[in-house]
Amino acid sequence: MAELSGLKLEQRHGKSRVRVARVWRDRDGKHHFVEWSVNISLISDCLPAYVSGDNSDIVATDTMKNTVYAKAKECSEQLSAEDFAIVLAKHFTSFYQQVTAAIVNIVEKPWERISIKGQQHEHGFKLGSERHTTEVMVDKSGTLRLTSGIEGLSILKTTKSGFEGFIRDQYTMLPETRERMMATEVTASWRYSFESLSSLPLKPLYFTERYMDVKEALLNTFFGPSKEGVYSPSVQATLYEMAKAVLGRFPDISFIQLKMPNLHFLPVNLPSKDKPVIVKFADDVYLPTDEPHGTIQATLSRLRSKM
Ligand SMILES: O=c1[nH]c(=O)c2[nH]c(=O)[nH]c2[nH]1
Repeated sequence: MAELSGLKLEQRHGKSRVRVARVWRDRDGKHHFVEWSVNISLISDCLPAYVSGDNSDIVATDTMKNTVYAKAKECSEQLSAEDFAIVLAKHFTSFYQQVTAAIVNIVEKPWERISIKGQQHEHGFKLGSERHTTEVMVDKSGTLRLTSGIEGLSILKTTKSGFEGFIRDQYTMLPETRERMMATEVTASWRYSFESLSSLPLKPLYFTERYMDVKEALLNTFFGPSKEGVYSPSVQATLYEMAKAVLGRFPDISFIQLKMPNLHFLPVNLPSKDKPVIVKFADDVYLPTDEPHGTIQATLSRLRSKM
């Protein structure tokens, strides 16, 4: 931030949607593959560029883009999106005197190794659905803010969901029920409690593993055991249980935000003039709709960090 004769300027500049894919080949012939879309945003001392057209303190956004490919090349071992974001952020804040902080976001495309006749393929992948995301902020002193997340996790259960006891007034038409469909598209983001570069875990692919484990904790809580499931009295209650499961299982996560739209499946009833009814809803025929849909979101954090 800079004061300019009674005016205040806050600025950052960067490059968005830098797409990079990287293959790592094991000695035994197995290939590992990732595809990332990288966003970089630099906070830097480059005021003259704004106020007098002097670009001498500017890191060109084209240079930022090229850095993504140069660093991808340098990473000779497979690494998580989080670790790649940290590599980039560390580079920008340490290499350029002008850069005071770097924010790097990555969205990983969900390429999954394919299995052919039950056997994992050495170099074949197919696109899955939900995406792994991360955002890293690093400043010159090595202070870190690390967030990871999931986007587009579409899940549905055909029973063990209800909604009762809500406020009723002259505008309330919704019947109470203990039997309905429950469907949502989860967006999650969670903050790790590592607050400096020097406190990061050294284990390779630590954050890739965590991502898989958090996803599993979210899914297990939403669905419950395979046979009997688990009853949900509302999206709100299920969201809270899911967030609690993540904080309960992972002490290095300090807070989690969940966004869980309520995607409705409306019961279909078709009345008839002659017969009593053409279609009488019996928990079987639905009209799926996401317009409009309920929006339910919450953030759960620890009052005191466990770390
Ligand atoms: O789980 C739900 N939460 C709500 O807040 C809500 N509101 C609504 O109309 N249906 C539902 N379902």
